[in-house]
Amino acid sequence: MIQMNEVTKIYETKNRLGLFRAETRTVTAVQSLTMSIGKGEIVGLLGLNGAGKTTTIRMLSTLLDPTSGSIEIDGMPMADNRRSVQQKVNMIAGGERMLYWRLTGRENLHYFGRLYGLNTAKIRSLSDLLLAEVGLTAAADQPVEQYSKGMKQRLQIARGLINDPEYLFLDEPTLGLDAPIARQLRGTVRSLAKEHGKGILLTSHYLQEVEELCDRVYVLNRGRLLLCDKPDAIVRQVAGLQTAHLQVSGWNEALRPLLQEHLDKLGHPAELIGGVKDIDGIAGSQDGDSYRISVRSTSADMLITELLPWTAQYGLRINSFACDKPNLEDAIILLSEGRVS
Ligand SMILES: Nc1ncnc2c1ncn2[C@@H]1O[C@H](COP(=O)(O)OP(=O)(O)OP(=O)(O)O)[C@@H](O)[C@H]1O
Repeated sequence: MIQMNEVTKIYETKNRLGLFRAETRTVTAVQSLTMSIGKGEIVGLLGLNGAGKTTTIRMLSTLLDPTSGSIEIDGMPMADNRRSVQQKVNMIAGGERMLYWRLTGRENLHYFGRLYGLNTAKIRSLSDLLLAEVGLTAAADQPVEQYSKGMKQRLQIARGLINDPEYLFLDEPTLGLDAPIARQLRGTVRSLAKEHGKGILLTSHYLQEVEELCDRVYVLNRGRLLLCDKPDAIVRQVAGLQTAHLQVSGWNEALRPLLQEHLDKLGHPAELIGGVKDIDGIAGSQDGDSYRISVRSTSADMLITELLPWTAQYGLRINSFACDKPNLEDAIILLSEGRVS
């Protein structure tokens, strides 16, 4: 397991004020961050407002030292064991960084393998294996500049695995990729964690990807930890309520208090927000004799089934029903706007 304890990173920058004067400015990029990444786990790192994600990943990769706090990897303090830590971790960045374009795919892997101190025979066998695993055997001896975006990204994955790391840090791994290739890469990430037991830290602007892949998500705001939970728990906690919409025929306004009374009796918090000639414009619309009733609840999908007998009792005919569920993107937008329910 990787364990960060109360880690803070403060950058110091010097601004020139004139020929002989300069002022020192400090930026606290990460503040008292405690987080963990277990083996076989995919952990998301999301940020609002220059949150400190890149700084965190650089500290985990031993590229930056924390100003204070400690990082341990499998019980080993990172500060005193840099070399051993470097054997256990690797980073895969999205986009087209970290590859040598003039070199072939195979030569890139050989180069990085040598940086990790692997011998030639080991590098040769590992490269063949990894190139096959990411589907680049046929293109192995082609210069990377001739690769498509997807091929470069697959080579990035092979490069990130050349030292057989136990922990992988993925920074925007699907950036700019076409949907089918991005989907294939998500499959690879899942299998690296779930079948090969690697601990993975993932940052991505594609929140659907984070929601789909991550077991837990850390949300940072200006370097501070705002939340850590399972994606669906964050959605529930932040964006919370779902909305059930029923399109019915035969509605009349006298039913509104009866429906509210029924909702109250159902025993879970639910709020009728729409109906005929709806009040605040949130919901409720008329289309012929069809009326939309909207109910906000923590479990609106369940609520729909519970409402069916009630509508039948009052002779309402249901034309359609649907449920709006917030997702991680809704939750993160609410958090970034400081509007949390
Ligand atoms: N080398 C540096 N010197 C000074 N300040 C820095 C340096 N690197 C980052 N910062 C500052 O630290 C804060 C966090 O930056 P960081 O790049 O870690 O955030 P991020 O979450 O990766 O942001 P983004 O998603 O916008 O890339 C920002 O205010 C940034 O301006």
